[in-house]
Amino acid sequence: MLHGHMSYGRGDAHDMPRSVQTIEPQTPLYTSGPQGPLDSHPISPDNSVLGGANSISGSKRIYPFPYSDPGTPGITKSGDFSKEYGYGSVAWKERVDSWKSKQEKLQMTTTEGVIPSSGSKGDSVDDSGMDGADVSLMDEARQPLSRKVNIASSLINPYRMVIVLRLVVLGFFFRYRILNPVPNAFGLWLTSIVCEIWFAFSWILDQFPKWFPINRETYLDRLSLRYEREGEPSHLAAVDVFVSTVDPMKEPPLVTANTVLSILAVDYPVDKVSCYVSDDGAAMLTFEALSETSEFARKWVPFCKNFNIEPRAPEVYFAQKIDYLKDKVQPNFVKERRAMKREYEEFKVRINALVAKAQKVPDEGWIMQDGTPWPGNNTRDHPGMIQVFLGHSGGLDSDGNELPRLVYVSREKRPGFNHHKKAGAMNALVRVSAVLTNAPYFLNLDCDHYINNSKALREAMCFMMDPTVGPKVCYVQFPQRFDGIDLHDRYANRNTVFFDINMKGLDGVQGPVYVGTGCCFRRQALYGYDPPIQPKKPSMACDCLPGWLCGPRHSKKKSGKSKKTEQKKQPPVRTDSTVPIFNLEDIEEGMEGYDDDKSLMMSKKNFEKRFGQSPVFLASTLLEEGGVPPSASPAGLLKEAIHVISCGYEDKTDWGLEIGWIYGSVTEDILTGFKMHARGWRSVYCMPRRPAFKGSAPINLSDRLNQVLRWALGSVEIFLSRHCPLWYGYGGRLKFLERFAYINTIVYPLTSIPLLVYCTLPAICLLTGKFIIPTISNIASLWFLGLFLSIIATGVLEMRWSGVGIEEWWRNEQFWVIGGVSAHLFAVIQGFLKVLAGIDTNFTVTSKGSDDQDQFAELYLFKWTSLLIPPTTLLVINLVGVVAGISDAISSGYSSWGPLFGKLFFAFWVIVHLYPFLKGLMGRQNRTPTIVIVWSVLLASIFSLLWVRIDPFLIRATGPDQKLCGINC
Ligand SMILES: O=c1ccn([C@@H]2O[C@H](COP(=O)(O)OP(=O)(O)O[C@H]3O[C@H](CO)[C@@H](O)[C@H](O)[C@H]3O)[C@@H](O)[C@H]2O)c(=O)[nH]1
Ligand SMILES: [Mn+2]
Repeated sequence: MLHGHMSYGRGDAHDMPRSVQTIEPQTPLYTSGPQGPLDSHPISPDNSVLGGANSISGSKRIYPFPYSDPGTPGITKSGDFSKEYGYGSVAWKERVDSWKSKQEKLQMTTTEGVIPSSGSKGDSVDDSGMDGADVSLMDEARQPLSRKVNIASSLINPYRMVIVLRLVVLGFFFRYRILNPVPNAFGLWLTSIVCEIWFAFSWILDQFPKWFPINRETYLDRLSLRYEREGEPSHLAAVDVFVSTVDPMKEPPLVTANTVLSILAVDYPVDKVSCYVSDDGAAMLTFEALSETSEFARKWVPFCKNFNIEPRAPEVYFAQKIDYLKDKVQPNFVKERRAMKREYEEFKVRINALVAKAQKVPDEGWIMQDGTPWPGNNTRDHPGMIQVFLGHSGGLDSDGNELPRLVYVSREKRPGFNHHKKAGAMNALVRVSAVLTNAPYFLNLDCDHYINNSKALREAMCFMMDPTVGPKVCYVQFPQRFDGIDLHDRYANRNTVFFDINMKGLDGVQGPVYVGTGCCFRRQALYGYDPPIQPKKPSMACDCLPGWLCGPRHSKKKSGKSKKTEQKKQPPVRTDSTVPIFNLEDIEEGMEGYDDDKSLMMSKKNFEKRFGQSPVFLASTLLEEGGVPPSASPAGLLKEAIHVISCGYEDKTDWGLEIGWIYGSVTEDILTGFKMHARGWRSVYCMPRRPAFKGSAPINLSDRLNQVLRWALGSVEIFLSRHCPLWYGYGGRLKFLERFAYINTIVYPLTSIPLLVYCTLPAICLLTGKFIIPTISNIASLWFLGLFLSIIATGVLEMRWSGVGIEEWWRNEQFWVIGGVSAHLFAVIQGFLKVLAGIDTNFTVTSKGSDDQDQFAELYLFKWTSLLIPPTTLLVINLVGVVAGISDAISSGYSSWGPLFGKLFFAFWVIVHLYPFLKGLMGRQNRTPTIVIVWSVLLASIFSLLWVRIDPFLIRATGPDQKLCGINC
């Protein structure tokens, strides 16, 4: 979008004055991209952006510049620069004028009954220059870009009926259970009932948000008809893609490189795509690998586009074991592919060499190619670094076409600042991208999640750029799909029950939760604005207005209140989420009184309090169609970009509290999405047939448990925060069932406590000879049977409408128990410790293996972690219980087999659920670290002995010497 021939506006050039819309031809934003290998361009300190514009355009590339501010460290005043086009400048007034005139124009068009155009998209289709032949195409282009596909009623209605039935049976079941205590094991009975009530409650939380599942269908051809007309520049909206990476040892550069390559080769106009890589590890390895990647992209991208290959991540593409000649017709394909494969292998060797070199840090720290020390040598104390590769004037690809921009960003790190992990990194990217490219949408990807479907961005735009659906949508979430998972998915890494059942259900309510990756956002939604309120009468002409500007206008009367609510300094236990935290008046104030300096100052102050003190950034937030002002000088922009990633930038602002990625949880994703839903936004779940993105998952037991531990810990953090969905955002626009789902995602770790207790009960019963249920009557056994059957039936019907297979479903059940009694339990403990003792939680990144030799060696990898203790103990005591129970029955004759059966059934239930865990414990060579065995046997035997001796559940009325021992007596 920074290219000369492109105009920013969609449609008429006089929609907005040139100063805002049209980018001056040949404006060089950056002169970037090495023309040759890294060492051919010695770095001189003068290349730093502080050297001024000349030094930038003069040098062949911009090197990461340790930004040393001549004035006050931390906050930088941009001086003259802000006068150029910042807040309060002449350009500012122009922008405000243009905004006003555009608004009037839009209002006119709608009242005249011309096509209501898309919310934030100014105009979607304009009629100028259309002749008769185009009319039918136009009709097609006016069709919606997507469609809701309801699940067939023959599939969904039986499902709903069974749910109701299950609820009824559950009622009777509890009636029976409560009215029939077990006299000689009252404690056991009570404990079990309490657990069962909790399970029922958590089932309800999980079940009801799945009441209205939907599918969606997109029409990419209509999107193209509407926004990409023959002979005209594309009118698709620009998208900034964010990639986060932190540790090149756990997240190999080759993995990140593949992700970046898939982004650069995406099927989207090159000038509308920019890729920002956040390096939280400040690793020179990542930087150099990215530099190599940008060079390789010059050959890779044209290859992908010429031959239309999928996926566009080379590692996966070349590893595919399918007929790669299928539907390929160009005669030179085979030759080119062979050449490309060779090129990729050479690229891989270069990356491997970089990795090998990076294994040992030299004593003097890393030195860049030009001999200057790498600014990130101290990863916890280093300046912000930005490097732009490729893009406009960054050199062309091997076919002579431009490439999308690629930007390396490593935010400043200083001791004594809370960097807020991934959330902090993403907020830094939000600001850098606002300053440099300011696309109205951005896509967030983890470094291992490559684009698997090159049309992914278009899929997202089918929702975002749809005039009716779009304006209300804060993000489009895609399901996470994975490569390299073991055949039977032992630890339920695929998570299909969540991605294919729960998320589809939520899509029918208010939209899927945000899961951290594979999600395309509307920039304005993350800036904390409210969604547009749909007018009751069409004459309100509000559809055409940019959504975020519309919302506040309708809630004008509340705005006085909002100014108080938004003061987050007072504990906002009950924040009224309907109240926009910003409203139009702030902007209007600035407009109406722009001759009145005072009111301008006022609104500027308010704005700065929210977004921080960057005039360029503030100005960018007002360009709801994105883009950067044409007057901006590249040097100034880069300087400002460095400013917005400085440590102190977020001090006393709303970043992480009300805007951007929200801080306070290691599952920043859930919290961030929740915040937007609470404001009334809706999200959309998009599942193209060819998965849009694919990533990797930890397939060995210990890593998987640690990942689940982090997720559960994040939930507990939210539970204990002011954003707890149990109390946050009432009276707002958060739908009831959506809240249910959010409550479910934050209370599930608590289920670990009743689960752990419940799983020990069968063992206790077997060892003591007691049972949680009294001798059962025929009627009563009906309730048990009924409950059991209705559980099975809901499962079966759920699998039928969702297409999830039985194995996946069963793995999910098993892992629910395994994770429940280990990771979730630890998460609850750690979470409460954090609150009570102030022990901070950390983000343990999962390693993304890149070695293709023996994938499944990983599965059998065993790493000791204390998470293994509780499930192992449970397994052992239940196994001991089974043995004890059977031997007891053998010695006491036939009559005891009847009651034993029930107990054995429960013990069996525990053991089969923990079976994958047992397998993982055994490893490949059946070698389990002795420590686990020792601990578990110890705990299990102490435990069994204790229960047998003390037997607290026994009512002692029958005499003290009776039943001292449950085993073999
Ligand atoms: O300080 C940090 C820590 C992590 N990350 C990045 O966060 C991402 C997620 O890390 P990963 O270890 O792969 O976690 P997963 O459990 O696989 O990730 C899921 O869950 C996380 C929340 O716990 C989300 O942040 C992720 O987006 C989501 O894919 C990676 O790209 C990291 O580079 C950072 O940028 N900075
Ligand atoms: Mn991951």
